[in-house]
Amino acid sequence: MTAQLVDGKAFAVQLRSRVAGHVAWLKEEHRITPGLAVVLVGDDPASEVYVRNKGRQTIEAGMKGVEHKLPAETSQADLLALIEQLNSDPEIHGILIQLPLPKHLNADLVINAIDPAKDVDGFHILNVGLLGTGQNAMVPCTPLGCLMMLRGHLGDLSGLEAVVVGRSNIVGKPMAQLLLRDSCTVTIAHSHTRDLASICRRADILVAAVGRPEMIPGDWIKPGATVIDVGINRIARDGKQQLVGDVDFSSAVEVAGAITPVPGGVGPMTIACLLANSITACCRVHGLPAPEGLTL
Ligand SMILES: Nc1nc(=O)c2c([nH]1)NC[C@@H]1CN(c3ccc(C(=O)N[C@@H](CCC(=O)O)C(=O)O)cc3)C=[N+]21
Repeated sequence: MTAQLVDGKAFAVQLRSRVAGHVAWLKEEHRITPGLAVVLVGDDPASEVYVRNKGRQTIEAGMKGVEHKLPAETSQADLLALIEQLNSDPEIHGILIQLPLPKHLNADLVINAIDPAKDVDGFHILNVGLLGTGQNAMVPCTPLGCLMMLRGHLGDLSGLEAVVVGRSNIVGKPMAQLLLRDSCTVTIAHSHTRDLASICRRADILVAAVGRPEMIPGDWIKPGATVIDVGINRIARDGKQQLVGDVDFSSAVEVAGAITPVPGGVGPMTIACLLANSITACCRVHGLPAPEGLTL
C-alpha cells in the first residue's frame, strides 16, 4: 500500500482563492485594502526566497504588501522604532518579522513589541496565551496550515492519538495546542525523549517538526497513520541540492495512510495562512465578522 499524498499546494490554492474573495469584498463593500508588512533583517539567502514568495502572493491576492529590508547590523532601537511605526500605520493590518533575527537582537523583546492585533505570526505572548486558553488568538501560520490539512483529510480529529515531534514556540508547541483543542490525545516528543520510535508508532497523527533531515523512518510509523512533515531541509545528494523533510519519505510512504510531501506540503500552506491571518486581523480591527473558512 502506498500512502495518499496530502497536497499542500492544492490546499493552498483553495485557501488563497478564499483570501482573494475576502479581499475583493473588503475593497468593494468597505473601501479597505488589507495590508501586510514583512520585515527582513540581514540577508540570509534562504529567507529572501520566502520573503519574495510572500510578497508576490500578497499582491496576487489583491492586498497591499510592504517589505522592509534592513541591514544585518540594524540596532534593536531602530528595529523597535520601525515596529512602532508599523503598529500605528492604519494601512498595515499584519506585521511579520522574519526569523531568525541576527544574534545581537533580542527576538522575544522584538516580537512582543508588535501590536498583538497585527501579530499575524501569532508569536506575541498575548496570542500564545489566548491560544492556550482557547480564546480568539492569532494562530501561528505553520500549525494552522497543518490543522487545516488534517481536518480536510481526516474530518473530525477527536479521540485520535497525536504525536508532535519538536517543541519549538513556532511549530511544536502551538501545533500541540491546536490538536488538543480538536480533542486529540497529544504527546510532545523532543530530543530528550526516550524511545522515540515506540512513541511515534502509536500516533494516528504524526507531526514532524524537528529540522533534522529524514530522521523519522517508515518503521516508526503506524500503518495507516497521517503524517505531516514540517521539515524543509536543504541537503546535497548525488551532487545535487535537494529539499527533504524530517521524515524519510521513501520508506514512510509505504506505511502511512497519508503524508505531506516536501516540497509541496506544509510550506505552501504556511504562506497561504499568513495571508489568511492578515485578512482575519484586518476584519477584527474594523469590527467586521470573522471571515468564513480563513481561521479555526
Ligand atoms: N516570522 C517568521 N514566520 C515564518 O513563517 C517564517 C519565518 N519567520 N522564517 C522562515 C520560515 C520558513 N518559512 C517557509 C514558508 C514557506 C515555505 C515554502 O513554501 N516552501 C516550498 C518550497 C520552497 C523552495 O523550493 O525553497 C515548499 O515547501 O513547497 C518554506 C519556508 C516560513 N518561515
